[in-house]
Amino acid sequence: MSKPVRAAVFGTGSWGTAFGMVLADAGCDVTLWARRPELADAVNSTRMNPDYLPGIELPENLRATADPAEAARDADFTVLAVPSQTLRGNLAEWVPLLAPGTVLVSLMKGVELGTVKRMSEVIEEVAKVSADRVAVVTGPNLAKEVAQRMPAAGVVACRDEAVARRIQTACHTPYFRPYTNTDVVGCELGGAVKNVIGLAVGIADGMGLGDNAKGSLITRGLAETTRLGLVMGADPMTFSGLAGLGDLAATCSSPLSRNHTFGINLGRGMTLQETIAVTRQTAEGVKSCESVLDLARRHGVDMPITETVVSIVHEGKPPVVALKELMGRSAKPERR
Ligand SMILES: NC(=O)C1=CN([C@@H]2O[C@H](COP(=O)(O)OP(=O)(O)OC[C@H]3O[C@@H](n4cnc5c(N)ncnc54)[C@H](O)[C@@H]3O)[C@@H](O)[C@H]2O)C=CC1
Ligand SMILES: O=C(CO)COP(=O)(O)O
Repeated sequence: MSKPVRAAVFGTGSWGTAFGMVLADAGCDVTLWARRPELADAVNSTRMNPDYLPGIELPENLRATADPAEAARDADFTVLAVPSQTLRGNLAEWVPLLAPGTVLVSLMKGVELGTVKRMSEVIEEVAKVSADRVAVVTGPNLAKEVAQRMPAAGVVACRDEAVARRIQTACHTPYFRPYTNTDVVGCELGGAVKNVIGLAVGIADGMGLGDNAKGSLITRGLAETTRLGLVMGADPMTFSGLAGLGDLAATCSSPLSRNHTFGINLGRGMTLQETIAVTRQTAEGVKSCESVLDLARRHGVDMPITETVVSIVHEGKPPVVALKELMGRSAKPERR
């Protein structure tokens, strides 16, 4: 019998843990790296992650450690699930520990502030590996639902389709159905920008603007994501797939989405500081709205919803004023 695939998952938060469960259920031998030793101990002794997925029993073939060298050892796949803005610093520490030939898999949905790099680009740069050894897992995958083994589809994107297929096999379970895609740019942009649109929809929901507003924001949000993707070389079809529309639909309709919930709180009148204080987990769109807007401006792309989110979240513009401005933009054809 061949030996089981070894996967290291760096980040024992909601999605790192839930995706670790998927890999374990698919037959991989999984080690989670946790920043805090007490969380690693709790995972190993209680078979639960009390901080992020309380009440959910973890598979036997998944364990945790706070020692990054132990997590990384002999890993066929090294999965990265930390906040996008800390990835560069974290990975720089882990690179010397990585197993030779390991494939690096990003679960993150963000764009780095300042450099405007996608997560796979940060990984290639810091780990000094080619794009053929870096993959992305994305799609409508709310961690709590996946951890409860509720059905979901996802996307494994890699420039090298054979590598994407290896990861697809490693995470295919009766409840998690991964598809492959070679459009890494489109898949990553879909994931990062949907968090920003999720904030916008949340703000609209918090203001009580109704379902027409929601449908309009989702659609026009996807239109601006596609515009950016096109100039960056993405396949426009990716945005009507799981990494685009699929993820946007899940995020914008779910109370489990941190970005959506963050927006709702802002729309109801909470200040940014109050909203941050009640959000215990990573809401990537809060930072990535600025890097996405930066990216759009560098490429000369108009992203009015993203711009509106930045003005509300970071410039203190009252949502009612921002709404009036967004609705008051000059009339345009739907497609140009
Ligand atoms: N939660 C979800 O439903 C999904 C999340 N994602 C993406 O996965 C990525 C990770 O998100 P979650 O696991 O949900 O976040 P989380 O907030 O639940 O967990 C983040 C993890 O990173 C660790 N961390 C925080 N700051 C750190 C630092 N400075 N250095 C090292 N580790 C640090 C935390 O201890 C925790 O283990 C994000 O980019 C998110 O957009 C993608 C799909 C689904
Ligand atoms: O990416 C997600 C679902 O696919 C999770 O969304 P949030 O980060 O908004 O919770």
